[in-house]
Amino acid sequence: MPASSLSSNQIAELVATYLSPDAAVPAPLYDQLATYLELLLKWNARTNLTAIREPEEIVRRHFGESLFAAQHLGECSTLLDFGSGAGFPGLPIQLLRPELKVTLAESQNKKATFLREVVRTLGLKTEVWANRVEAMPISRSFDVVALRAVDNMDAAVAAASLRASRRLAILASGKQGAPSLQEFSLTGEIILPGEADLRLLLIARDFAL
Ligand SMILES: C[S@@+](CC[C@H](N)C(=O)[O-])C[C@H]1O[C@@H](n2cnc3c(N)ncnc32)[C@H](O)[C@@H]1O
Repeated sequence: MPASSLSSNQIAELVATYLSPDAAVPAPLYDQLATYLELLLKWNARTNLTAIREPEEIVRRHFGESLFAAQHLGECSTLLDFGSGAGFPGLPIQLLRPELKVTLAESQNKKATFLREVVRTLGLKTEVWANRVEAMPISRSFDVVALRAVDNMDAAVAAASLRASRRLAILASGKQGAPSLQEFSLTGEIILPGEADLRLLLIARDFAL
């Protein structure tokens, strides 16, 4: 384990505020997150996968916020993480909800390579789409499309809404405000726990559903 990495128990303590007391936590979750963190720290020392470098902060902000989102997706069986970067929120969602069919879309090659490495190491069935979401066959759609910290959120929401058959789950900072929601409507706005500065989880649902 790299000196700066964290144990499964330390990770469990750090993410506890983001998990509801009745959350069904799969037995391997914290060991899997520890392996994921170890890989992320190793890769991040060479390539810039995330600007957050401090392990506790990575666990709180990236893992914690993603796990929090995983509990507010409602009923779904397929999920697209639009602009997954180093795997947020899609990978922690996959670990907390292993029954979901998760696709991580990431257009930057080095980040997609990292995602494939995590998926392979953890033995997951998660799909990595190493291209722009817009390049997916038009027939591909998902129950939920999740977006977090994607630049030009309005354009991303427009592209994401073409792929979402039920809901968009948007993790945005309070400063960003709500993006233009196309044919979706805002159904929930939840302030995330922890010290995260005004970060909100916005859930939008198609009018027709
Ligand atoms: C600022 S990063 C955020 C990554 C991650 N969602 C997070 O919260 O840490 C945005 C990522 O979205 C990717 N991205 C932006 N537009 C995309 C698109 N249309 N299709 C696929 N990936 C996209 C970028 O390459 C970048 O890695």
